Amino acid sequence: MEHRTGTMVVCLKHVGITDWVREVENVSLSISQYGIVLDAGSSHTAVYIYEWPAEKDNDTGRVQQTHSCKVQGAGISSYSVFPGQAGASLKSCMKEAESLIPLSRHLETPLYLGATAGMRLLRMENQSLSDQVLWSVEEVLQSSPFSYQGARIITGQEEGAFGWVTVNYLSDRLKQGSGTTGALDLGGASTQISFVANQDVAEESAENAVTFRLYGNDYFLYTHSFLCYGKDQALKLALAQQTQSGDSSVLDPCFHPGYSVDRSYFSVYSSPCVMAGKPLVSRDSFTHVGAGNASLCQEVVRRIFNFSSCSFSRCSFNRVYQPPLQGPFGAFSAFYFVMNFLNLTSGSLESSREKLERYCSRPWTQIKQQHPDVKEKYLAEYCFSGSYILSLLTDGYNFTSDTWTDITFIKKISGSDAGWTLGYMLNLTNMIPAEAPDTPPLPHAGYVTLLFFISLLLFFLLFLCFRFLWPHRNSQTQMI
Ligand SMILES: Nc1ccn([C@@H]2O[C@H](COP(=O)(O)OP(=O)(O)OP(=O)(O)O)[C@@H](O)[C@H]2O)c(=O)n1
Ligand SMILES: [Ca+2]
Repeated sequence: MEHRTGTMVVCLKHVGITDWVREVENVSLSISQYGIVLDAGSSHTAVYIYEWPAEKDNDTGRVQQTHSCKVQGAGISSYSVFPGQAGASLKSCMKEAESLIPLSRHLETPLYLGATAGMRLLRMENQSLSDQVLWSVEEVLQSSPFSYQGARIITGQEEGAFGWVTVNYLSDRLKQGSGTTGALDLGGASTQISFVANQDVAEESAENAVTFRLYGNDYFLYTHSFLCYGKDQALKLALAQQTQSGDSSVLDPCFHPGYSVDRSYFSVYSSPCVMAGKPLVSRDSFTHVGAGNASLCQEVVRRIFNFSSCSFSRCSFNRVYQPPLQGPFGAFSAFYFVMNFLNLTSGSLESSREKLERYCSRPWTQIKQQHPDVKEKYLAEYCFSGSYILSLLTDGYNFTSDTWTDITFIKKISGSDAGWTLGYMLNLTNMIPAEAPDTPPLPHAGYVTLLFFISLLLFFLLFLCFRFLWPHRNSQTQMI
């Protein structure tokens, strides 16, 4: 009996306390896992570090962005003159990543680089130069201590679709299988629109259709990336429209009154986006003069879109198919930078137009005085950028006064930047399962509590055993 009781105690120890100890150990040992994605955009490169709990069940750990580093200087496509130097530009952010991620995790931290529209344009202009730039960044990333998984130019379709995955993953809409949010991304050289539409997208325009099966739900996505319609390239398109006559100066309604800058024709016409030829004039430059009129600016901007024909049931612009919009939408990157600066992230479409009208008409000297800390290049362009965004969303994508409020301008969701990088990594690391994971009947904490009470109950039962069996044995001995 004593022996059996003893075994029970051992057994009890095994089920209760040891497991508890193991639980505590697990919690303290639950080191994080990390992943790094470099977003090599047209205007700049950013390094994102993601972190998630290293549990067996990956799915329970929400992946979060814990750090971002902005690479000094312009995007990697700007190194086309000295392609070998593109890699060196990444070094300081990569060193930062080395110091932030625990040494013991370096070898198993996947590292990816995805390049977007700037590199797509460079590849169109000169494939060999774009290859050299990629080799240069590859060399630096390969020599890092992380698990390098490749550097490539991602497609516009991937850029749009993974932006959509990021936004919906971060707002926890995928697991719930509830409604989703569309994604609007505005970069320097391209812009993307992605939203759940019905299945006929694939029938009407296969190149705009992406299907995902995530957590047991099927999603039929419409996505399109407009190369050359990022805000920097759109400005070149607008300037090319206005400099066709080859005059020595251009009065531009998209810039503030009093703004006057000499620009080279080359800077406007060197991009493969600018189809119109450089005017045949002997002069190399023109004076870019601001006139500050947002409604006239919108007319200028409208001319960079082609609305003339559509071979589908409906189009956005440039003969691109677009099904009816299905909101809500999250608009990020330059959509956010610009609208946030202009204080246009809330309110009706009409009030945004009025505010922008007032903003554009203000003298350039006054604007500069009011924002001494803002980079002058950004500052000079906000009137154009605001007008371009309003035109792209309404004339281009067909948002109306009624659907305008379906758009939320966002930078981050739960601390992570909205953008394609997180969705790209989740996909490549297979972190989102196609099927819904078996959900345990109790959450983790529930099991710990249950164990605690079972242990308590067993202790109590043992206590009772001792109490009632012990005197009984004694009395038997006495009888013998
Ligand atoms: N505070 C800021 C930061 C950036 N920008 C501008 O916003 C645009 C887009 O920035 P970003 O989304 O970072 O573009 P990229 O990713 O570099 O470009 P792409 O996606 O087209 O490759 C650029 O013109 C940049 O100059 C801005 O106006 N204000
Ligand atoms: Ca981008």
